[in-house]
Amino acid sequence: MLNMTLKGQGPGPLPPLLEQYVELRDAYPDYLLLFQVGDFYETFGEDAERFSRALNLTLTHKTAKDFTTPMAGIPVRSVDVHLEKLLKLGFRVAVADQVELAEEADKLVRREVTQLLTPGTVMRENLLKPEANYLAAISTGDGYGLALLDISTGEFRGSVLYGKSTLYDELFRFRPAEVLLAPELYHNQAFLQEFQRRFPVMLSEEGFQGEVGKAALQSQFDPLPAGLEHPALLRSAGAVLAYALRVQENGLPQVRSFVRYDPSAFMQLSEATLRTLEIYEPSFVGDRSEERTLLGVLGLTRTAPGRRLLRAWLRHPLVEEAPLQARLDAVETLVRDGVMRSEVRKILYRMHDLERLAARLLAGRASPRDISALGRSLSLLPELSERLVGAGPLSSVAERLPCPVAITERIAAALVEDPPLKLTDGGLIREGFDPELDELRRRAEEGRAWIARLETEERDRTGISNLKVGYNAVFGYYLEVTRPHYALVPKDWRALQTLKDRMRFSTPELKEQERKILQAETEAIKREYAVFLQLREQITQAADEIRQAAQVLAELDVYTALAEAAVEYGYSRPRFSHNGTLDIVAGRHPVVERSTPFIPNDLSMSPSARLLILTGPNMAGKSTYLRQTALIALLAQIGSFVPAESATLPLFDRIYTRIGASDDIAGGRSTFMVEMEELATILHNATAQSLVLLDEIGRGTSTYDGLALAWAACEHLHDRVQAYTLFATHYFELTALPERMAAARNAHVAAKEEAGGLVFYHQVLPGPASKSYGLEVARLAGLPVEVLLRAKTVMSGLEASQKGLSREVLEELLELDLARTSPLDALLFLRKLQAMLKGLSQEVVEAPGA
Ligand SMILES: Nc1ncnc2c1ncn2[C@@H]1O[C@H](COP(=O)(O)OP(=O)(O)OP(=O)(O)O)[C@@H](O)[C@H]1O
Repeated sequence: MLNMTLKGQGPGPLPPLLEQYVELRDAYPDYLLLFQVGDFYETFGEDAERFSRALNLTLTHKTAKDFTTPMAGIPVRSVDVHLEKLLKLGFRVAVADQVELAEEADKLVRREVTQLLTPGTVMRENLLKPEANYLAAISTGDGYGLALLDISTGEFRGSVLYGKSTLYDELFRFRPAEVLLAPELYHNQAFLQEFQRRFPVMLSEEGFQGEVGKAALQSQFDPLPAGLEHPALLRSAGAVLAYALRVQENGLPQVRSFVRYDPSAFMQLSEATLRTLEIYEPSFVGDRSEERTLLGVLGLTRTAPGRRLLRAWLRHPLVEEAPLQARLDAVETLVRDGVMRSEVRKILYRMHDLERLAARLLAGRASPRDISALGRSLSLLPELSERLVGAGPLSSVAERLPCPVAITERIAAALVEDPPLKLTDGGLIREGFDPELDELRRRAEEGRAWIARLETEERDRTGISNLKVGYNAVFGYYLEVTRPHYALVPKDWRALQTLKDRMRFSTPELKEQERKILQAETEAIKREYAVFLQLREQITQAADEIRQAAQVLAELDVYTALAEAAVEYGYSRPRFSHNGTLDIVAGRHPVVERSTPFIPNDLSMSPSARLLILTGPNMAGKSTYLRQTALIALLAQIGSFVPAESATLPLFDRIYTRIGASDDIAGGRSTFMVEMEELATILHNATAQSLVLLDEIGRGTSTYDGLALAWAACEHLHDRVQAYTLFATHYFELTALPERMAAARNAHVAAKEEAGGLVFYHQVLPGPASKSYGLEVARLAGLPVEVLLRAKTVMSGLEASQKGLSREVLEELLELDLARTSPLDALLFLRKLQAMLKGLSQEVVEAPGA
C-alpha cells in the first residue's frame, strides 16, 4: 500500500517533484531512494534525516510554496563513494535517475529506478572488495538450511546444519554481507536479537514469500541441481536466488551450479577459535590492522581469486592426508625453486580478476576494458603453462590450466591497446579487424582529408593568405576570414557567423563533406558497437574455460604465496603421524614472531601423554604457546609449511580454544557465562582426535568453584574424551594431576625473580612452575606501591587464615581437659572435630579423587 506522505510542514499539497519522489520511494519501501535532481541525488523527509546522519551530510530544506521538508543530497559525480559507505552501513539503495532531458524549465522530467543496490548483491567492481561477497539465507526444518550466493563470481553453495552453534560457526566463516531469514526466524524475537548482535548486517525476510523461491530455482536450473532435496535447504536456496534476481533484473546467468557441502568433511573451527586465533582480524578491538592476523602474515597472494581461495582454505582446513600431501608437494616445489617462484609471482601479478571477469562476461556486463584486461591476462597463460611443465607436482596444475589461444588472439586482434570505458563512444576496435568498419572509417578519413586540403586550395584560389578551416559544435566546419580580407570572399560562400574582427563561412561542398564525415562516423560507432557485442558473445562461449583458468590460477597463487611465506619466514614442511604422535621442535607463533624477537618452544604429546598442565607467571607466554600450537596445526591442515624447525602432527578433526576473556555484556552474558558455555561446547563435542586449548578456565568465579571446575574438566578431557589438551592455569593445585592421571604431564613457562625484578624467558620447560608471580607482574604493570604492599599483607593473611582454619581445630584440642573428660565426652568431642574438619574440607579442596 502506498503511503503518500512526507515529513514536512505547511498547509499546501506536495509539489509535483516531491509527489514523484514519494511515489518512487513507496514503490521500494525497504530501500533508501536517491532521487536525481539535475547534478544531485536528493533524499527528502525522514529519509533525508537518516541519510544525512549516516553519511554526515548537511541537512537542508526543500521549500516550495506552502511546504517545506528536510532534504539532503550528494553530487551525482561522487555517488560511488557514498554508495560504498551506504552499503557498508547496511543500507539498501534504489537509484532513481532522470530518464529524459528537461526540455522546458518547469516541466517535470520522468524519473525511473535504474539500479537497486544491496550489500549482498553488489555486482559493480568499484563497489566490491577483492574478498567474496556473500548473500545468505537461513530457514529451518530438520536442521538449518543455509544457502550462500556470491553473485560477483557466481558461487552458489549451501549446507544443512544441526544446532544453532554450528550455524553461527559456519556463518562466521563466510561473513555474509547480507542475510535473509525465513519468517519463523525473523519473527522469533529471541533469535533475531541474538542474531543481530552476532552479525550486525542487513537482515530481512525477503525472498521467502510463497513460491517465489521455487520459481526462481526452476527458472535458473533445469533440472534442479542435486543436493537441494532437503526442504530447508531448498527454501533457503530459493530465497537467495529470488532475492538476487529481484535486484539484478537482467538475470544471473553467471550462476550455473549449486554445491551442497558438508562442514563435517573439514576440520571444524568454532567461531571462538577463529576469533581467538586471530585468523581474519585482530581480537583487540582498538586495532583493526590486518597485519596482526594470520591472514595478514600469510596473505602473500598476488591475485584476487587467490586471496579469496586462501580465505576459503583457512575457513575449511582438510582432514584427509592425501589432498594435503598434494598441496604440500606443490608448495615444496615452489619453496625449492626460487627462480620459478619469483617468475610465477611476477606473471600472477599481471593477472586481473579472471573469476569476476568471467562472471561479468556471463552476465552481459563486461565493458571493453574488461575484455581488454581479460585478453591481457589470458595472453599470459601459455608462458605460465610452459614454466610449470615438468615442474614435478606443478605439472598437474599446468595440465589443468586451459589456454584459450583462439580467444586470446581474437581479443588482441579486435581491441585497441587501451579501450575507452564506455562502449558507445567508439574508438575500441582495431584497424583491420572488420572490413565494414574500416570502410566507414576510410570514408570519414577521406572527408577529413578533403577538408584539410581545402585550406591550401582555397587560399591559393581566393588569395586570402590567412584563411583557416575550423570546427565547432554549433556550426560544424567553417572557413574563417579576418576583416582585412573580407573583399576577397567569393560570392558563393554563405556567411555563418560574424565576430568582432572575423567572419565564418560555409560552402555547399564543405557542408556535403561534413555530412559525409558525420554519417560515416556515426555508422562507424554503431558498427563498432555491433562488432564489440559480437566479440563479447564469442568470448562468452569460453566463459567456462576462463572460469577454470581462474580457479587453477587461484590455486597456483595460494601455493606460491604459501611457499613465499615459508621461505621468507623460515617455515618447514609438516609431517602427519599415524600413531598419534605430536612432536613440534622449536615451534613459533607466526604472527607474534613478526613483531618481537621470538623464543621458539618444543611440544611433545602422544596418546599416552595427551594432557599438558601449563603453569607459569602472567605474561610468561602461556597463551602464546597455546595459540601457536593451534596455528601450527591449522596451517598444516590447509597444506602450508609451519613455523617450526620440524613438526609432526596427528590430523585433528577439530581445534577448540577457550583463551582469554570475552564477555558479552550487550547480550547479557557475563564473562563467566560465556566461558562456561564455550567449555560446555568443548566437553560435549571434542573427540580423541581434537586439539583442545584451555586457558585459565574457571578464573571468572570464586577460587574454589573455579578450581573444582577446572579439575573436573581436565579429568573429563583426560579420561573420557581423550583429546589432546593444553591447559594453562594459575591453579597450582592442578599440577598434582599428573600424579593421578597416566597421560597428564606438567610443563611451565620459565621466569625468574632477579634483583631488577621478574625476568621472562618465554621458555617452556618440563615440570610445574615453582610459584605464582601475580604480585610481581602487578608491580611491573605499575600498580601503586601502597596497593602492592597491602596486597602482600592480605595475601599473608589469607595464607594464614587457610592454615588458621585447621588451627581452630587444634586449639579446640589443646583446650580439652582430658582429666575431666568421660569416654562419652571424648567420643562426642571427636565427632565435633570431625564435623569441623568435614566442613573445612568441603569448603577448601574437595578434590575429586582426593
Ligand atoms: N616465546 C616467546 N618469545 C618471545 N616473546 C614471547 C613469547 N611468548 C610470549 N611472548 C611475549 O609475552 C607476552 C605475554 O605472553 P602471553 O599473553 O602468552 O602470556 P601469558 O602467560 O598467557 O599471560 P597471562 O597469564 O597473563 O594471560 C606476549 O605479548 C608476547 O609478546
